[in-house]
Amino acid sequence: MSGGTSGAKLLLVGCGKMGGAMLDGWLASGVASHVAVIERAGLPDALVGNPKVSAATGPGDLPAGFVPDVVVLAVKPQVMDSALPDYRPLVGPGTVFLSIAAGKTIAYFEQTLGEGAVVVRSMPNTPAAIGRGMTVAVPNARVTADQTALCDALLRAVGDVAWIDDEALLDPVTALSGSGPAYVFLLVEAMAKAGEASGLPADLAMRLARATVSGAGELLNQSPQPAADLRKAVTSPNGTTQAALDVLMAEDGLQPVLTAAIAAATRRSRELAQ
Ligand SMILES: NC(=O)C1=CN([C@@H]2O[C@H](COP(=O)(O)OP(=O)(O)OC[C@H]3O[C@@H](n4cnc5c(N)ncnc54)[C@H](O)[C@@H]3O)[C@@H](O)[C@H]2O)C=CC1
Ligand SMILES: O=C(O)[C@@H]1CCC=N1
Repeated sequence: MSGGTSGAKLLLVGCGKMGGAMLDGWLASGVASHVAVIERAGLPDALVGNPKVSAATGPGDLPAGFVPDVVVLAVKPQVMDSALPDYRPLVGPGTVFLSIAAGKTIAYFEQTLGEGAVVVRSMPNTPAAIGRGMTVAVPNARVTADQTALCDALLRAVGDVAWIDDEALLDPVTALSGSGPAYVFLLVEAMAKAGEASGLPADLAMRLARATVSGAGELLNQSPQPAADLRKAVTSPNGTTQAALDVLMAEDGLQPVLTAAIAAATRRSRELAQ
């Protein structure tokens, strides 16, 4: 690694929703000395002129002498097959390939890039855009302690990080925390619709649903109490919350729906690996 955990040289492949959010975090935290970006749609306008960022059309178009400490792979899994072979010339002990792609396994990267590839497979989520992401990461056998520390710093620049050894867990991780923000946004939509069905005007219902979910999320974030205790604190015996929870916590309530949803996403993550 050329620059310690501050001042690393990065190559970002794919600067869309996730890659762009992570890049913003690296620039704000100072973890990167320079980020070369390969993005099919071109460098986002906000980054043009940033002295720490340069655009490249492909791995053969990097600034002279630029050997990245980390190549962050942030293209869609379906794009990876055609894009990844071009990056074989960058494989070496000093360069980590850090993937955020759903379903793409360490074995896949080792097969496509070559056995010598240093690989970290990870799964972040979109709250990374406000520094509140949750990422789970797994290293392959070639990742050194310094490289783990560097990848940890990159991922920590956009939120919390958990390192695991069992790669198989990344499928349910993807289903829970990777896709999870979408479930929460759907909850807001569903609560607003339910409020409307109970007589609220649409705009007030959406305002209340949004404020309630984001406020409850922040309370959960700041409180040391378990989620179940925070739930009980809202619930008066025989009150309104209890009436709703009798529906939501029934045998055919929220739990079986969420269990089925997360099982479906876990299956899909496994399918993407085929
Ligand atoms: N959106 C999400 O919530 C999460 C996404 N991911 C993973 O992140 C990856 C990216 O997803 P998003 O950011 O949502 O997609 P996106 O579509 O917003 O970003 C992908 C970017 O890659 C660019 N691109 C396409 N082909 C390219 C190529 N050959 N070279 C360079 N750039 C190319 C596209 O123009 C696009 O800007 C996916 O693999 C996904 O599984 C992981 C966690 C959460
Ligand atoms: O939907 C997807 O496949 C990606 C992975 C996790 C979140 N979005």
